[in-house]
Amino acid sequence: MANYAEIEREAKIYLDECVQNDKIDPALFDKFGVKRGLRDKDGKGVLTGITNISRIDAFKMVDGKKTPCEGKLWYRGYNVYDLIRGLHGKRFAFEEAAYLLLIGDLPNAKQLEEFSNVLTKCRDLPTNFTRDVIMKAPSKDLMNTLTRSVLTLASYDDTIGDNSLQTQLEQCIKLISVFPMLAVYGYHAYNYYLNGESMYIHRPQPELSTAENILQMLRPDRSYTDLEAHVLDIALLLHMEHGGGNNSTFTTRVVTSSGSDTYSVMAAALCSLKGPKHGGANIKVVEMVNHIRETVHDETDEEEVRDYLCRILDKQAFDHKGLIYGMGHAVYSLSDPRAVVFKSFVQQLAEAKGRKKDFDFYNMIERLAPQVIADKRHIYKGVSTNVDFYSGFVYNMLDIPLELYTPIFAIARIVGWSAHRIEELVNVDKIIRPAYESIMEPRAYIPLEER
Ligand SMILES: CC(=O)SCCNC(=O)CCNC(=O)[C@H](O)C(C)(C)COP(=O)(O)OP(=O)(O)OC[C@H]1O[C@@H](n2cnc3c(N)ncnc32)[C@H](O)[C@@H]1OP(=O)(O)O
Ligand SMILES: O=C([O-])CC(=O)C(=O)O
Repeated sequence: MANYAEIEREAKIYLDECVQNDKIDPALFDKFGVKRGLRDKDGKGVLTGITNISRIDAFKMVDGKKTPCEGKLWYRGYNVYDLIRGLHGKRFAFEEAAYLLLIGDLPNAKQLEEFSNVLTKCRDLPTNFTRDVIMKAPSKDLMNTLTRSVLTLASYDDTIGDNSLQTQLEQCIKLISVFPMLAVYGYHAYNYYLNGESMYIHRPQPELSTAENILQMLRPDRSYTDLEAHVLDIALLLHMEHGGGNNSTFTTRVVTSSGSDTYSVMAAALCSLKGPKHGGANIKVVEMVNHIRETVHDETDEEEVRDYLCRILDKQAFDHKGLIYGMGHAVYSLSDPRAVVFKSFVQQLAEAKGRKKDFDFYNMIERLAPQVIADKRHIYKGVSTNVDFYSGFVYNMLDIPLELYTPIFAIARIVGWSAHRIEELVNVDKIIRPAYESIMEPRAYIPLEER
């Protein structure tokens, strides 16, 4: 291992120079009409594509005026609330919603059975892949482990050079099927080598749904309750898809447009999703909430908790980034419909598991944080809890380890990424290449001895 301490001093000098040379006057963004984060000042995203996969509603027209409204999420024309209600708490959602998003329509009973069978058959890793790839160099960062596994799977795929659309679809389906194994086995490797816990690898069971398989592969005795499996299944449904503009799906479309292969595209999407402003927020929320509870003197004292939230926003506390995780959204205004569903589970689960005190604390943060953010930031559309706020608490009550929260998001979102990859390939054969205004001035070359 290199002695990196030796480069620390040099790196400090490089950094000071980099920052000085890279700084761009914020006024230039206005001057050139560049939209920071590809968003207007009022938060509306720059139009970069067309999709028929999903829709997000966050505003409605009232007397000809665009007005914030409760959020709605639609998959292929169906409201996600209706998709959940239609299950009647009996069927599992993942397989049906995956068919809907990927193929474009709700499956009938026969189509659903066939599609579930396809997923089951594909739920298989190459010989010794777990031993030779997943168990090697284990890490607490399971998103990195997952990304590495996805990229390595490409070397085992004989169809990698075939760029027909059917092959791309097959590769997407295979990856959707094996993501739970890659994530859960990655966790076991980490838990064994780095936490000193016991190692066990349970194979997926063909008769079980994706959600049930995650739980049985994760637990030493393979056991889970019906409630746990259905809650996890709905969590997967809620995370599957969120339009073309979210950071990881846009990444999917950008990398797809360069002609790259399915494995590389999904690896890129994973790298985007893990960011703490995106899917990685679910881990951050739990860490932040635990940190606040450990730091304040009295967690029931609203004023003390409010002050602490202010300190987080002022970059004086927690990770010093100035963000209250699980709050706010690039699109939603008054509410994120998925957070609403999560909250209803949390309440049920917290009562069943005797976690009322924890629930009350989350509730307090949910109430206080939007006020504090609105006071300290320029929020034009309202700020509310997002999908990541309660998801970690739910996973915690399902005894899912913290390190797996973002990988579980990925297990769901790869369905949306796949649908967008196929939609991009079917419709647009054009490399995505936006413009950057250059403020660089040409300079006369200076020979080394004269610098
Ligand atoms: C699955 C998902 O990806 S859901 C999102 C998960 N991410 C998080 O929970 C992290 C916390 N939240 C955030 O960082 C933001 O709300 C984001 C990244 C989700 C959206 O950010 P934006 O699109 O910039 O939101 P919006 O335009 O409403 O924000 C307005 C201002 O409020 C700030 N703001 C928004 N939410 C928060 C927050 N939770 N904490 C602190 N400041 C916030 C923004 O940084 C922005 O400040 P700026 O004008 O100085 O840049
Ligand atoms: O849409 C976004 O910007 C973030 C996202 O992926 C989600 O909320 O699921």
